[in-house]
Amino acid sequence: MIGVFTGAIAVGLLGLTSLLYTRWMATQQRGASEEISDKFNELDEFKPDEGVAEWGHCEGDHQHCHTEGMAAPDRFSVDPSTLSRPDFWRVLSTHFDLAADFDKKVLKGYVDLVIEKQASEENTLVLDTRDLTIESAAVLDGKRETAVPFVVGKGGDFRGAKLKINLPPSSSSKLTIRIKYATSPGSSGLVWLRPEQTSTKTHPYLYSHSEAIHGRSIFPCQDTPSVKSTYTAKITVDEGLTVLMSAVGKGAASPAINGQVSFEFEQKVPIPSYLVAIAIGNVESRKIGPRSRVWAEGNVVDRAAYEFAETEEMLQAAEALVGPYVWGVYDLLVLPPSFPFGGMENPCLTFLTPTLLAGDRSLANVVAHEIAHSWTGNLVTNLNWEHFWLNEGFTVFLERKIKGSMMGEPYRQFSAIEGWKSLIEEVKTRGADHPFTKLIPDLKDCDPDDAFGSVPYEKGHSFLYYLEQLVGGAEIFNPCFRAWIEKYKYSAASSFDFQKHFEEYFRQSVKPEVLSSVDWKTWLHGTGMPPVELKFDNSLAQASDALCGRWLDAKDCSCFSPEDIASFTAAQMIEFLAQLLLQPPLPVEKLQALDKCYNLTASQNAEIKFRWLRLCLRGKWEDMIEPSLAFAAEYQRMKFCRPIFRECYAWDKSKDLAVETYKKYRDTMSYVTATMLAKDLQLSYP
Ligand SMILES: CC/C=C\C/C=C\C[C@@H](O)/C=C/C=C/C=C\[C@@H](O)CCCC(=O)O
Ligand SMILES: [Zn+2]
Repeated sequence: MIGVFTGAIAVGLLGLTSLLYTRWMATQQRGASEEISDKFNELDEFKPDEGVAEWGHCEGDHQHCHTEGMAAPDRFSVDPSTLSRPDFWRVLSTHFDLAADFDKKVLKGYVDLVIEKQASEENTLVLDTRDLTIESAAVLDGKRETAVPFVVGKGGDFRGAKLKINLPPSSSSKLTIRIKYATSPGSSGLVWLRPEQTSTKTHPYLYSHSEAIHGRSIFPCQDTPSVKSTYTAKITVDEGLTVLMSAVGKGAASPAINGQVSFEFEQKVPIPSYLVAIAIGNVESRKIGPRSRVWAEGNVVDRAAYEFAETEEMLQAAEALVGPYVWGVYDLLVLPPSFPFGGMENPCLTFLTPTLLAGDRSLANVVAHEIAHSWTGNLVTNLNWEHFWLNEGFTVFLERKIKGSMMGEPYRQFSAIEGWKSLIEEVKTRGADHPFTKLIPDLKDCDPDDAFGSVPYEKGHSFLYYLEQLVGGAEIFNPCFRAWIEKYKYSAASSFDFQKHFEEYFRQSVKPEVLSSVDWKTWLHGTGMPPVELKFDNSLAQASDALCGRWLDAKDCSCFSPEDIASFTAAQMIEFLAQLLLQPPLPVEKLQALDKCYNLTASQNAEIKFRWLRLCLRGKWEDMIEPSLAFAAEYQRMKFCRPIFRECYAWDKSKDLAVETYKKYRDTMSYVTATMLAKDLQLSYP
């Protein structure tokens, strides 16, 4: 009896739910009802900064925002760089169906977002966008699309604009939302190149860069590293072009239809939006290992295959240190020279600058860095960009361990010495009390691109190196490092999670007075150089240091010859020049003698060339102004072009040419390069 009675109630409830849903749908299809649109627009008054404050943004020194006690929603929302609300509904997976239009310089199509309810009272999906044109939003039920109202916020700054989608009342905690949209030609995360800007000059080229918060200019998303999701994609392009993504490719292009072909991809490992990447061009590949191919344009790919032949060895060294590589393939893509960074750790497909093609594999440490990101950053991800050092400091630390395990500990130490110098330079350039010299900077109302620099990399590395030495060395510290990855893989973590992990890991095995001697507050929140002066084994640096000393002391330069550097590695040459850069400027006569002896202007090693040109500008050698700006204009890797443009802008003899050169090449630059250089040269852009 009870069974029948219960059944009747169930049928009744089902009927009531479907009646409510139908009535709601009816109001939606007529457009938002007054009552719904009012509630909807309430959110429109929701200013980003107020919103962030409401979510418990950490003020001041972050001490109190230990995430230990935070409920899941708070962990999502403590991110000053997103306008999304993953604490309402959270994206679990994304499917892209996009076509690339090189004439209009847009990606157009749709994304299907599978979303999951987090907060029972919220029926609004809130996403990040930037310069996207949203055509429609709909709930997808099988093939049926039911339009739902949406509104795009005002936007206007680096955070872009909120996209709020009003969801129907639903008993389901999961929905699929289809958003039809198009990017804009000025998308900050996309670089569209004309054929003449590529190496082969036969086809146009597109590449993306999403880190830190440019993913929102490529697709509507929850653009915060605290949200991880899987993705699939179908990308349609003109025949003759190849599409690559930060995912595993699902076979070759489809058969051409009307001159168009499609490529499909799947990323099964949940990733944050900043790791969604795409490249489209006339590229070829060469197999360089059992799980690796290198991709590049046809006239570059063989050089790249030679340069990065050690990739598999690096992968195995990393696995021995931190566990299995979970991403399936590890491919490399060498981009055109406008790519703004040395590398970008896009999963399954590391992006690389062509400035690594030195011809002697001497700059392949960047590949070790990007491989290391497969664990630190891509598996264990910074909770938000204020904890970026958890991505980069940990990765530099692991990169140098990879190098040490392949070449010997002295090489790890030698690399750390170079890193310490770049930290000294960064602190000097920004100023020792600049807030961006903190390991955890406050990014409220701040574009992460502005805060980017060597501090999260090298102060972060230095902190981990200090902790390693404190507890008794690598043998003792390595298991703690690996346990950190095991504990937080596939999720996001904060600096306070790491502090807790470290202290709990060593509570039994390290003396309390040693553990309590760590000045976490100064390391994490102090400005300037680290509170501890680190000592490194400088055996590999001694030859460079000695030669530097000879040049500084020399009264005349007849005692020098090419023999001085006959046994130098590229790394020792880089160290020699870096040492000279730390000294007062050299007179032009000495610079000319240096060039005559060591043929530095003709160097094909970009790291050597970069330091040499800066030495010349520091020494006010006027003949080197044009070659310096030509180098910076051609190789737009910001590590190189920004310091050279800044040096030229600061010197009255070259200031005008620096501005003129920037304006001449600005349209060939990526958005981030053009905006950062504009700030360096006190110009406006865009
Ligand atoms: C405290 C700063 C917080 C967030 C900054 C995050 C991203 C900044 C954005 O500009 C992108 C950075 C991407 C870096 C990619 C690769 C670097 O690891 C290498 C940079 C130096 C090089 O060119 O070698
Ligand atoms: Zn990195």
